[in-house]
Amino acid sequence: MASVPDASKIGIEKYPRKESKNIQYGTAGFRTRAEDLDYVLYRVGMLAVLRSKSKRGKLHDTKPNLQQSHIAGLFMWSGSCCTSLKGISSAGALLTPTWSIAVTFTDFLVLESKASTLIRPNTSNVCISEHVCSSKSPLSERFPNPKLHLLNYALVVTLMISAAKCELYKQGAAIGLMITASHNPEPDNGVKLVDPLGEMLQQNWEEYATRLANASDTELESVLHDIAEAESINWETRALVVVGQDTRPSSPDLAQAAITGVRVLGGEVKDYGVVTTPMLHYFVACINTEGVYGEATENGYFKKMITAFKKLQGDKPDSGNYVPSIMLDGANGVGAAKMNVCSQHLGDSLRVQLYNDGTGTLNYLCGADYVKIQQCAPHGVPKSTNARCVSIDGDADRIVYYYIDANDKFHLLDGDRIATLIAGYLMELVQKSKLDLQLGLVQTAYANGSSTSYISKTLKIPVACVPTGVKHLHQKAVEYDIGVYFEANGHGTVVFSDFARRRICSAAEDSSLPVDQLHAVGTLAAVMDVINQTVGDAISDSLVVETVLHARGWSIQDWEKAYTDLPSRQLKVVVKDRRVVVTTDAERQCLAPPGLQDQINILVKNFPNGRSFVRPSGTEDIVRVYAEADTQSSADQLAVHVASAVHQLAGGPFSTAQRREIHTEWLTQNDPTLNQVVPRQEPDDGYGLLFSNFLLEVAKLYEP
Ligand SMILES: CC(=O)N[C@H]1[C@@H](OP(=O)(O)O)O[C@H](CO)[C@@H](O)[C@@H]1O
Repeated sequence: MASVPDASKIGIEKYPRKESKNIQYGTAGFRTRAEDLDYVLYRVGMLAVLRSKSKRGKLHDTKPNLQQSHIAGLFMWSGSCCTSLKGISSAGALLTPTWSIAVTFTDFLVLESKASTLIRPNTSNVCISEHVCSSKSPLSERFPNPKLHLLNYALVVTLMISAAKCELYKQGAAIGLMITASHNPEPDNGVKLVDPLGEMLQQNWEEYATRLANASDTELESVLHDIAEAESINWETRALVVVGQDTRPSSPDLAQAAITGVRVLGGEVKDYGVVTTPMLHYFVACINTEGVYGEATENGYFKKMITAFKKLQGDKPDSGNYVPSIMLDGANGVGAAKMNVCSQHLGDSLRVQLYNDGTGTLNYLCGADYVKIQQCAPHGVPKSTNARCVSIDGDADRIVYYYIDANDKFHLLDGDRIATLIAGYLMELVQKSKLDLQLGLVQTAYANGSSTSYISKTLKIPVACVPTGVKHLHQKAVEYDIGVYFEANGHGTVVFSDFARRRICSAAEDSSLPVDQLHAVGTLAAVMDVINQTVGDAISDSLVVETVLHARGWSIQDWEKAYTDLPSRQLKVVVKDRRVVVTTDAERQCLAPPGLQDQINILVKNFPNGRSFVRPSGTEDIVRVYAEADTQSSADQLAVHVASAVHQLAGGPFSTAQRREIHTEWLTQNDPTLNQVVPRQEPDDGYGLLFSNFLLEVAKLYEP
């Protein structure tokens, strides 16, 4: 039985709160320096238990796009002293775990009901198909011909169902707990919770997480009680927390803190060890659907997507300009290790040359975030002209492609490109399949303007813009029958509604359809299995991209021809309090501080195709600036001017003396005659790209 006072006592003894500074559960959970996190992990472990207890362990009626499983029959058998019934699934297999009911001579007494199964019994889909064994049982003596006593059997069924339901309500849903700081530097770490179907944590629970993490040691007990009361937690409900961690050196100790937190509140732990973030999301969905979404093992994860991938490749991995070979930058993270396993399964269907395989420093000068923000190739990957290169991030939930042309020019194919490639392909399949399914694409304000016009004007696919953060994209995407969503940084996936899934699967079995149509629905069905619908997944996304390129016979250069990106620049600005920046219209307009949006509007007019917006980051203590324009130089200048406006109007903390110092640094680092931003690696002082990009340019503006 859970004991909140014990939990609080252990917390004070083993995991006392260290940080006086408050932390916030942001777009990707908690993230900060690893040494400040153990008490947070302990508390998040406890929160995961409450979350599990708050969710009933039956999910088929809450997740429309996952298959519904049901009992198709009941199997009755007789032993020497009792007769039992077992559920039979629609596939004809005995259900595991099974509900067993022993029936005694005198009455129908439920002796055992193991309904830890998440399958929802429903009298309308239960039918009795009894089988009485030859050995004599008290029941068969009393009712020699069971068929004559259907009423009695109906009673057994009713008892069994109610017992099962009773048990069912005692089982909470599995909740995921992932320890990672994704693309952050190696000394950082973080944690996020995963909701029952692999989706991001529900909003009000993010607030609980923040409150719990920031409670003083003495407040811990009352905060836990408050959450339990607000969510009407039944302490009898069994909780299951599924734990995963990335390869950071700090992760094992933090995992231990989280596991202690789970156990202290009486939760069960399923520890998957080192896994990618998307794998953990997938496992959670598999467990909560009792395997309907897939098998909750690493092998099951790879088997599902690679079997479908190979089916789509057919027996010819080469196709037109497409060559089944990629160079992969694994960011020295968990994705590298898992991609290694994946490539063994893939064999010749896709040859993967792995770099930044984990022997170097995590995310250092490599990985999807570095490549996207710095707009250059990662270190550690040899230059190979026109080769198709892939960069994933530290926990393998983001992916970008790139290549270097014969003139040594770097070309980036980011999340916008991946989204348009996949959406265009799916749209074509939907049209060929003649299924009446609505497809939509979801982006954020960071999407390149060219991609948005290509989607709406050329592909003619509806496109929506939502605030930054995968949960916003996912929420919008599920409004479509097929929703494709990607952040420009390469985090995204595709979700199929239950309606779409059922239409596709039933059409795929309809042999009366014309060959072309049947081929299109069969392809759609296989593509669904390559996709990890729970969350953006670099490994799964790479296989989807490869599938489309193979189907089209395209090289990476062919893919790039679809449209031309507008040059863009992202900068970070440190201000005293980033919350002074308030935005609206999916973060594209700034409401506060007063005058900032007016300044942006004036600045943007000076640059052809200019667009710029600012927003407070959800993961770092900074304000982000985005700018795009017709040339790289214009985009850089616009970004710097807007960043300068943010610095002035939103409380940039630097004095004239500091700016002078920075200016001197800038002069020593850059050729002042060049009107361009020279990216440098993040220094250790925590200001990150601020120094490498923005402040050096601002210093130039403030020249003494
Ligand atoms: C511009 C940018 O890339 N922002 C990222 C970043 O969020 P911020 O709120 O911008 O710090 O981290 C998020 C979590 O990984 C990701 O969802 C988002 O896209």
